[in-house]
Amino acid sequence: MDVFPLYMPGLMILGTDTDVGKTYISTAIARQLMSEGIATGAYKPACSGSIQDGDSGDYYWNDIELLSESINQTFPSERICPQKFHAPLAPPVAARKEGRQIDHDLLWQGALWWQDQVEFLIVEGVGGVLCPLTENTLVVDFAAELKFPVLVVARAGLGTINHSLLTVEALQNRGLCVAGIILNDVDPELSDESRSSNAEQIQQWTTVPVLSFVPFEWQSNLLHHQTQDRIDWVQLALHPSRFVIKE
Ligand SMILES: Nc1ncnc2c1ncn2[C@@H]1O[C@H](COP(=O)(O)OP(=O)(O)OP(=O)(O)O)[C@@H](O)[C@H]1O
Ligand SMILES: C[C@H](N)[C@H](N)CCCCCC(=O)O
Ligand SMILES: [Mg+2]
Repeated sequence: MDVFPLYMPGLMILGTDTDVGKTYISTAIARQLMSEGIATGAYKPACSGSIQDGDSGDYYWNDIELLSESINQTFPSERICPQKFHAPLAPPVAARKEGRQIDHDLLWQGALWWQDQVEFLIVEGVGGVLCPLTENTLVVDFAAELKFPVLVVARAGLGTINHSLLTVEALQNRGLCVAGIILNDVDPELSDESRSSNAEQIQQWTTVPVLSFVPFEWQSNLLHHQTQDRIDWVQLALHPSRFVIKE
């Protein structure tokens, strides 16, 4: 299948790991864009790990619910994520447990559908950047097909310098444009004194900007780490190089 990048602006939200806050950050960005009057779509190529509702017995996927809410539930959940699986495992492994396989073409077609629907598309990855997405491709391979600038979400705290730099290197090695790193204070239990120097330390080793430090339970627009200004996501997606830290 020929693959062409979408002709619309967007950001790919990737993580240094699972549970680092990709959905939390994706939904914060989507809410900001919607409040700025920008018709925004949200897409997750595949989602694994369902939750069963105690009353109805129905299954739901938290990421899909949250992404949908963030864009005011304007689109059917199948458009937000066309491929979902029950087991909390990497998608191809979860699919196999159900006797299914990830449909590689549908990953791309699901993204393509958004093109005429919205002005800006947020795409959330799955797990970390080297998480398997199909039987023979990784999340980073899908990101390389999509060619959206990437935002890396990293857990604030000890270990994040290494995780952030590894992730940036893996993305850049595949020719991807990394627009920024978001440090997310995902869990106060993990709080340690490194958090106050994480941004500065990461910045010593990469020209990719640490765009924001997101405090625990932060509910508002993400603020620029240094200026405390609100971040212009459309400008970042269109001109990521303007945000790069000059050496
Ligand atoms: N800044 C924050 N403050 C408080 N809770 C947070 C914050 N960021 C994330 N969380 C919580 O941490 C958990 C993991 O976040 P989230 O689901 O966004 O991770 P993820 O990277 O999208 O995971 P997955 O790989 O499953 O998609 C969620 O319960 C979320 O509500
Ligand atoms: C279930 C979880 N929340 C995600 N949806 C899937 C994360 C898969 C990670 C696989 C891995 O890198 O080991
Ligand atoms: Mg998520």
